[in-house]
Amino acid sequence: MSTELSEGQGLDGLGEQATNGKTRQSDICSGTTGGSMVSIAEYYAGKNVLITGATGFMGKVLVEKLLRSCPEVKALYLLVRPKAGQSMQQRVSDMMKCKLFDRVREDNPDFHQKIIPISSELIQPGLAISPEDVERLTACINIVFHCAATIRFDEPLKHALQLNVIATQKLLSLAQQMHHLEAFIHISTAYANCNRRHIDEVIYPPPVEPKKLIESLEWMDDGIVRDITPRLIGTRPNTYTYTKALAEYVVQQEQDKLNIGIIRPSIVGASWQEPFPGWIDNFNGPSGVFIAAGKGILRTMRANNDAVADLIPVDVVINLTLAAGWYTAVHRPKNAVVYNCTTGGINPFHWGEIEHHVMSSFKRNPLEQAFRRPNANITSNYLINQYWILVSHKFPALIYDLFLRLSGQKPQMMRIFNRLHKAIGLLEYFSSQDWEWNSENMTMLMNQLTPEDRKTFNFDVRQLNWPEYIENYCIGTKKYVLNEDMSDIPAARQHLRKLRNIRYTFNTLLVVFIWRVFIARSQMARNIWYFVVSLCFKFLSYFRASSTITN
Ligand SMILES: CCCCCCCC/C=C\CCCCCCCC(=O)SCCNC(=O)CCNC(=O)[C@H](O)C(C)(C)COP(=O)(O)OP(=O)(O)OC[C@H]1O[C@@H](n2cnc3c(N)ncnc32)[C@H](O)[C@@H]1OP(=O)(O)O
Ligand SMILES: NC(=O)C1=CN([C@@H]2O[C@H](COP(=O)(O)OP(=O)(O)OC[C@H]3O[C@@H](n4cnc5c(N)ncnc54)[C@H](OP(=O)(O)O)[C@@H]3O)[C@@H](O)[C@H]2O)C=CC1
Repeated sequence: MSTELSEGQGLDGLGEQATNGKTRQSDICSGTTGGSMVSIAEYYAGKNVLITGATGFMGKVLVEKLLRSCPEVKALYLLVRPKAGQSMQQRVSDMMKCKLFDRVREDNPDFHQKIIPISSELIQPGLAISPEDVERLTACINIVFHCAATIRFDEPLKHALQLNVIATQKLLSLAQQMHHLEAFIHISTAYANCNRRHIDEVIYPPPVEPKKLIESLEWMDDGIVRDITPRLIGTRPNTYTYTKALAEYVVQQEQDKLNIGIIRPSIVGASWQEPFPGWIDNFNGPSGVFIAAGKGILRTMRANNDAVADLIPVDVVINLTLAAGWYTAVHRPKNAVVYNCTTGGINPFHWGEIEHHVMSSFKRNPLEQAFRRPNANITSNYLINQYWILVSHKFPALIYDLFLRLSGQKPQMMRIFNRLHKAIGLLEYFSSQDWEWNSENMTMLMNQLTPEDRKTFNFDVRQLNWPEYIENYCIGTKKYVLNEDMSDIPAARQHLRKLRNIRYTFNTLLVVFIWRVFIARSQMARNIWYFVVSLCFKFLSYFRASSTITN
């Protein structure tokens, strides 16, 4: 690892030579405030950056922001694998055509020249990087952002371990061969330690020594691994959080040799401000839930109304990540610095409020061809949730599938609901409880920035207006995930009115049916019915009379 500081950094007292060859700043938080420092964009000028996971949700936003706000960056080397019959060049060139890059394209139509795709499959030996590419990377890379991971909650342990832990280890080894490396930034998750209620910005002891686990799983067949997975992950809900915790430990092991920053975002949502509000391109986490609710498919879900919904906009995470890269390279802290990148402790918002704003937003800006009118309710009560699943999910699905069958089409609604139930079942753990994250390092980092950097790389979530953010998030799912046109909103509203009329007609028919079958046939049922109706009538007359008196 290099002991060089790049030209023009002008950092008095930095670059103190450590015994292990890594250059360090002795006190991480004593810091001159940003004023005397090189700015973030100045730091990235002339730098070669390596990014893994650049084709993913966060990776793309990172690439875009670096190109737009640090236009003097020398080159971005992206480790990409071929996928779904597309070569890695094709994938990267498709990615750059994406709407997300519109602003960069406007500023610099030749931005693609700065992007250098490197073929790499992270679960292969040596990351499947060719020897020529290894040579090239080790010679020029100054900073690494490691975003790649499997974020699936149902990933078999072996695969999650291979990608989230072993590939991280391999990347760290590669990083150690880099002659000019100044910082290694690892993207973790705030839920890596979700088995704890209060989470500090420290790396907790791993649930198991990763090396031992890797050795043991090597000889086990998939069936055995599947059987012992629940025992291994213990109180964590899935292999994702478990392997991300192991990865943090693996990264920490190299803190004597590399300058390390670990970013722990909570639930990453659509963009807040940049490059434009509401950018989102996937169904992960809450996005899929919002869409399913907006389409009127999801009507009930288990979540705690009063629990903090720790959503964090993707642009906030990326701004913090870039600032942390700058800080790590410039200050060279002794130990890996962990940044809990969360909103709950600073500007809390709750699942109940999210539900309210999501529903009202989709009523104002409805999605096309909704199955039913959007009306989802969250409850923490298991039985109530099961009741509504039966009444509001399974029963309508059954009727709709019957209708499809009768009209000669393939039934599909029950299948959709089964998948939805599987997906929300995996999310409920996160929406039913509260965590407390200490985010002092986020505040510390903010205090290190110049006033201009604080604006350009804004991660001050105190300014986040939740109702406005949720509105843009919902519109973002409509525009960018579902590719629906905003000009179709009047037609979507018309469709909702049609659904409302269908519902009224259905309810009326149901009442008539119940009347015919149960009430009209029995004298006792008829008597009860008349009694209930006259009672209602009396109440009504009483209220009308009393309101006339008070007026
Ligand atoms: C009114 C609203 C009220 C709100 C209420 C509360 C909401 C609470 C919500 C959430 C909170 C918690 C979140 C915690 C986060 C932790 C943070 C992190 O650190 S990491 C990030 C998290 N990671 C994930 O979110 C991965 C989760 N996803 C998976 O594990 C899989 O996708 C899974 C098991 C859910 C489904 O797996 P398969 O194999 O059945 O399906 P597949 O291949 O993934 O997708 C098939 C198709 O379905 C779409 N899809 C996937 N998920 C969907 C969804 N939830 N809804 C609708 N479609 C979805 C996909 O885009 C795909 O579409 P095509 O075939 O490519 O066109
Ligand atoms: N989204 C969220 O809510 C949160 C995410 N995080 C963390 O942020 C990081 C990025 O997440 P996000 O962008 O949402 O995830 P995505 O699933 O969108 O992206 C994952 C990236 O990893 C790449 N990747 C996966 N497997 C391989 C492989 N075998 N070889 C090469 N590349 C591979 C994917 O490439 P490909 O396109 O080829 O599949 C993709 O670029 C992850 O580390 C995640 O743990 C943390 C907290 C919350």
